[in-house]
Amino acid sequence: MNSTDLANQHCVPRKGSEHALDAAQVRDLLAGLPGWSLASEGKAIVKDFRFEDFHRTLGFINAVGFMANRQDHHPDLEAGYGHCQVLWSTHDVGGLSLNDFICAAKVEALLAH
Ligand SMILES: C[C@H](O)[C@H](O)[C@H]1CNC2=NC(N)=NC(=O)C2=N1
Repeated sequence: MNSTDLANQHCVPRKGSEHALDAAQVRDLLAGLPGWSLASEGKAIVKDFRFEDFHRTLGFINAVGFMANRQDHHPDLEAGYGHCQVLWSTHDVGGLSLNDFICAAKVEALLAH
């Protein structure tokens, strides 16, 4: 599934390890999301986004937060003056679910020109 198809999906509640993606599914989904990589022993995906200044960084954080609340799926964020690291993992699954990839693609869509 490419990034646009992913971004057009909506998160649904996924609870329980039966919703965890296997390694091959993760590899295929990651291939469509440039700059994203595995973290936390394969239980999360992460990307660090760079911005010119704090205002732009904060604008990005607010946009990601708004989207995350709409999807009821929430990232770990770590930010500084000109960057924000976004990490997705599904706590209710104990690893990666499709929700993490949908939200990663939605973050990319936020930044598309
Ligand atoms: C009830 C609600 O849907 C759940 O608690 C959601 C909220 N946001 C979430 N966000 C993330 N990243 N993982 C979850 O398992 C999760 N669960």
